[in-house]
Amino acid sequence: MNTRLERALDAVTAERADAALLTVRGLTVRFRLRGGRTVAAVTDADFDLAPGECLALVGESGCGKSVLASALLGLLPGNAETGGTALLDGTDLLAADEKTLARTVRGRRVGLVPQSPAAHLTPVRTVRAHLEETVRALTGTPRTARRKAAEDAADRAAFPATHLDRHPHELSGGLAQRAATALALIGDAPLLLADEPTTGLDRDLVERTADELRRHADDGRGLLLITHDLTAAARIADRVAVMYAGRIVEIAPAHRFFGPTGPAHPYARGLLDALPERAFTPIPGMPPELSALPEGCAFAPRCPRATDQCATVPELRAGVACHHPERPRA
Ligand SMILES: Nc1ncnc2c1ncn2[C@@H]1O[C@H](COP(=O)(O)OP(=O)(O)OP(=O)(O)O)[C@@H](O)[C@H]1O
Repeated sequence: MNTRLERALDAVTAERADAALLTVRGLTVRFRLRGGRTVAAVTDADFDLAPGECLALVGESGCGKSVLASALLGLLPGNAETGGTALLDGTDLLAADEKTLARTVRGRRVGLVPQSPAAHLTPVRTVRAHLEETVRALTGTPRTARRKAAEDAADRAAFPATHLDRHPHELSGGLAQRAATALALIGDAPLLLADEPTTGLDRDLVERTADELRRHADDGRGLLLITHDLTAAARIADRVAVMYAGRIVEIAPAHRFFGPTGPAHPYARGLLDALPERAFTPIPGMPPELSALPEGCAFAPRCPRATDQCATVPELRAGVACHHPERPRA
C-alpha cells in the first residue's frame, strides 16, 4: 500500500474517532482472591469506538478481553473492583446502577454475543422461544408478527429454520453460537460486543457470521469484536487493539496492522508471525500469571528486543506501549 493511501486511511480513522460512540478511559478490573491475592485482569485500558466502526480486540487466552467486555455490561462477579470510565452516549457504564443496566443498557444499548452461548440459553426453552421472547422484550413487535421476526433474526445469523424448535442441549457448539448471535442482533443496539462469535464454526460460516456483524456495524453501530481469530479480524475490523497481560499494548488501523507496514509492538508481531499462513513460529514462553505480574513491561521476559529500560511499564504513545517498537517494514 502506498503511503499516500495509508495517510488517507489514517485520516478517515482519526475522523471517526472524533465522533466516538463509546469512550473508555483508564478501565481497570481487579479480582480480589481469598488470602489477599489480586488478579490484575485489566489495567488502564483506553480506547474509543465510533458509530459504524469495528474494533477487534485480540490477544492470547487469559489476557483480559472477556473481562473487559463484562465490565462494560456490569456483568462482573462480586469479587471484582472496577476503575475508570466508559461513556456510552452520556452514560458511564462503569458507574451505572444495576437497574439502569438491566432496563436500559443490556440488549437495548449494548448487545452481547457471549463467549459461552450455551450457558446463556435457558435449557427448557427452544431457540424459537428464546428468539420470540427477545423480539417481544426488545422491539415491541406485536404477537402476530413475532414468529416471522424470530425467523428473520435466525436467518441473519445463519441459524437454520429447521432447528428452531430444538432446545439448547440439542445444538452443536456452532449452532449455539449462531443462536446467540441471532439473539444479540435483535435489539439493534448501537453498541455490539461480540466475544469470540466465530468459535466452533467452519471457515465459510466464520466468514458469513463475520460479514453479518460487519453489516451490523455498517448500519452505523459500533462493534467490539473480541477474537482469537486474526483472519476474521483482518476481514472485518477497521482497527485492532492488542491486549497482553491485561493491558492494551497496541492499537492501530487494521490496514496498517495486517498490511505491509505491520504492527509496531513485538508481541503483536509475534501474534501475526504465529499464524500458519505467515511464519508459523510461536512466541516463546507463556504469558505471566495476572496475579503475579512482573515489574515493568509484562512482555519483556518473552521479548527479543527487551533491555534494562523495560523494567518500567511503557506508556501507550502514538498507539503503541513499547520502549523499543519495531520499525515499520517499509
Ligand atoms: N471471577 C474471577 N476471579 C478471579 N479471576 C478471574 C475471574 N474471572 C476472570 N478471571 C481472570 O481474569 C483473567 C482474564 O480473563 P479473560 O476471560 O478476560 O481472558 P480472555 O482474554 O477473554 O481469554 P479467553 O480468550 O480464553 O476467553 C484470567 O486470568 C482469568 O483467570
